[in-house]
Amino acid sequence: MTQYWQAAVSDVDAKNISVLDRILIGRSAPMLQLKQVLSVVAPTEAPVMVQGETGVGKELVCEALHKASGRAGELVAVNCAAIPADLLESELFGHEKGAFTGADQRRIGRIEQAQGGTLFLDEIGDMPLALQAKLLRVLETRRIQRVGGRGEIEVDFRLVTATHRALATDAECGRFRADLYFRINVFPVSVPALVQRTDDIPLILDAMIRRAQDRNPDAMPPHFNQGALRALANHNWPGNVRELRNMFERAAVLYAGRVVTAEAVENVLLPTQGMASITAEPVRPETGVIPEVSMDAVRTIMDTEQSVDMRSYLRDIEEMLIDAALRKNGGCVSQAARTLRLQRTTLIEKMKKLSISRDGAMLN
Ligand SMILES: Nc1ncnc2c1ncn2[C@@H]1O[C@H](COP(=O)(O)OP(=O)(O)OP(=O)(O)O)[C@@H](O)[C@H]1O
Repeated sequence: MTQYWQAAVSDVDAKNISVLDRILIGRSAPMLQLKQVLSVVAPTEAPVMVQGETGVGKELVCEALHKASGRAGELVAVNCAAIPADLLESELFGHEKGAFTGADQRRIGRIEQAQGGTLFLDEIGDMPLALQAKLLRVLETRRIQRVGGRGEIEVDFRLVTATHRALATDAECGRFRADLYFRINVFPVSVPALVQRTDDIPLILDAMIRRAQDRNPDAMPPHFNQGALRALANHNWPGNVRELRNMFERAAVLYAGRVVTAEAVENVLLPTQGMASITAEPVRPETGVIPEVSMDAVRTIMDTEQSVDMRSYLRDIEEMLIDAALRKNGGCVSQAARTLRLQRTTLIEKMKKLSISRDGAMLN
């Protein structure tokens, strides 16, 4: 993916590349271009807007920008979508004691905390319109007023924003202030989707293995063979690097110290295969492992799907657990009920409801 102003920076001495390299793993052409662009913008004051699909690494790009900027202050991140609209103003601007019910002491806001550093406003497209007007004023005057405060405070921060929304369209339709849009969109930077840089997958996996070993030196990492790497390169990665990370976490549990093959990737590890594939492998997890594996699947679904049919998802899990328990116990319902810590009658009821027969479970 070519950044639109790439041509203007291609000859610049990219002295911050090593800082960026440590944080942003990847040597593919689109990643090298991205790092080159970041190295040039980082030391400037210019507001940067990071765009890209979910899980692509926008927050990491902001961290890299901050580290390469040489700014002495902190990197302060605020997710505008995660904070209720009525609390966002005091979160950003801070407040004086007694400014509103419950404000029993003065609170320094995130903008002030970013003094001399970088303010990262993630999901800025979700900021309420009234607050957008206040942010615009801060960017123009470089001054803020705490909620309930009288005086103005000078602020010096570098603004980085991110969004997965089409902010230009939102600005055209009045869902986002057009004047703010132009003010923050001085340097738009696009982070390429993982599918556009599958060459980077082995490097990113190596980094994940190193990180896992730093956390637990006794852990036996999984080893992805060439076939597995090819299968990973052929996947479409709707959840981008986050989806890759989730896949790696599953592999670290299910294939610790073992070789991961293309079949394992396709049938067990890739999220599109869902829970069914996780139980398809003859893994014998110790007590307590299944909930962790399920958590990974849940995270992956949240990362990759717009919505989840929770009832049918839970029904699938119940069905798989019952099926697995019946198989484990040779079709004996009483023993399967003990395995599942259920009353025998409860299990029979559930089997009827889900149309599971003990013979069916044994035959499949
Ligand atoms: N180039 C990369 N090298 C190593 N890890 C990466 C890279 N890009 C992303 N990651 C990892 O992928 C995960 C998702 O990254 P991040 O949170 O920055 O994505 P995002 O684009 O901000 O996601 P969202 O749109 O959901 O806010 C994180 O664990 C991050 O560390």
